[in-house]
Amino acid sequence: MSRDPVLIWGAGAIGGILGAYWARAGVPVMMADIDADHAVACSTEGVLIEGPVEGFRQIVNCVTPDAVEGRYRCVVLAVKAQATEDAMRMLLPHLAEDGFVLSAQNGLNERLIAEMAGRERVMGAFVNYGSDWQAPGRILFGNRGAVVVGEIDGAVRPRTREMHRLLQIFEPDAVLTEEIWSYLWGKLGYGAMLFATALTPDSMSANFADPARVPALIALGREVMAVARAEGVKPRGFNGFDPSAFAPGAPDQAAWQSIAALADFTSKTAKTHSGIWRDLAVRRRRTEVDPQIGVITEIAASHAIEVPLLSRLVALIHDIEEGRRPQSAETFAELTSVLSAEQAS
Ligand SMILES: NC(=O)C1=CN([C@@H]2O[C@H](COP(=O)(O)OP(=O)(O)OC[C@H]3O[C@@H](n4cnc5c(N)ncnc54)[C@H](OP(=O)(O)O)[C@@H]3O)[C@@H](O)[C@H]2O)C=CC1
Ligand SMILES: CC(C)(CO)C(=O)C(=O)O
Repeated sequence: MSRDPVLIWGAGAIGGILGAYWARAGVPVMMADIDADHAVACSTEGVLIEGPVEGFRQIVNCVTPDAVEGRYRCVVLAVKAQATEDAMRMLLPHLAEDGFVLSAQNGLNERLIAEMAGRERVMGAFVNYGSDWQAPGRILFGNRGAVVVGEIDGAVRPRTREMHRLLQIFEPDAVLTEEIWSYLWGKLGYGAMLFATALTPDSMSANFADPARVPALIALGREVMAVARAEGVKPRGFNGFDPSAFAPGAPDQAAWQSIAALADFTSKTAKTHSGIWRDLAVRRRRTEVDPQIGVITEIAASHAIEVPLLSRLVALIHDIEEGRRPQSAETFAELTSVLSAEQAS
């Protein structure tokens, strides 16, 4: 195991948990976060991990980005997707020439990181554990979930194995893959559904369990899988999400079964609502909808694929962000009405 220090950029729900587990295991960790109160709390009182998975407090060095010193070989990026560009600009001076940035994010951020740092200086990861930043120094660990790491070119290098071993400290079942894009696109399919659940005040599980909402959730899964296929990617499944159930020609029954499995998976977490819901209802800030879902609509357009539900979903999330609509069953029904209009035509 390499004992090179790890720099975690973004010490919130995802980064803060990794930092706490690694620091507790004796891995040298430095974290950088723009929330100065959070940085002070992590370094002094420690990060408090709460919830059903495990509870502990761990001091982890954390500073604001302007106070980061030196260069690191291993940087884990864990900011929301829309902060990726800013964060990359801040962290690049601290990335060693032979170093890499591992994206522990939702979306296709690896593409932007590769543009900014060089293709050989990015590593992909897919994370599906559930956590919420609650207050400076306090993070809820709601549930375990899939953790996967892999190079964007599919190769397995010594550094890939090193990161896999590091991730196993946190998640013993962490997977090393040659197909990281397959997992990232799988998460985009599930992610589109999670955005739809955030149109309402209800929990993820209640949304997945509502038969009136299932057809729209299935249609979103199908749209994303069609775009992935056009990109030449065969998405991989995880934690109840079965991409083959949303593939062209797959029977409705398979899709309903996968949605039922997602209702079950999301019913067993202390993180009842998605990060998207939390951004809208609790943090009152913009979501990752443009870099995560908007980007799929752009890729779809480049293949001349129509994605009416994804496009409407982006617009509805913007409506909520800008105060034009509430999170409500009626807002979700707007999404379903696109499907009804399609079926009528
Ligand atoms: N939370 C979860 O359960 C899961 C999240 N993900 C994904 O992981 C990624 C990270 O999400 P999550 O951890 O939930 O987000 P959080 O908002 O909890 O954490 C991100 C942290 O980064 C800080 N930050 C923002 N901009 C910068 C910057 N330029 N430099 C340094 N720090 C910065 C944020 O501060 P501030 O809040 O003040 O902006 C925040 O403290 C997202 O892509 C998300 O979709 C994936 C699976 C599960
Ligand atoms: C729901 C979760 C944790 C995936 O399981 C997620 O990715 C989110 O909150 O956006």
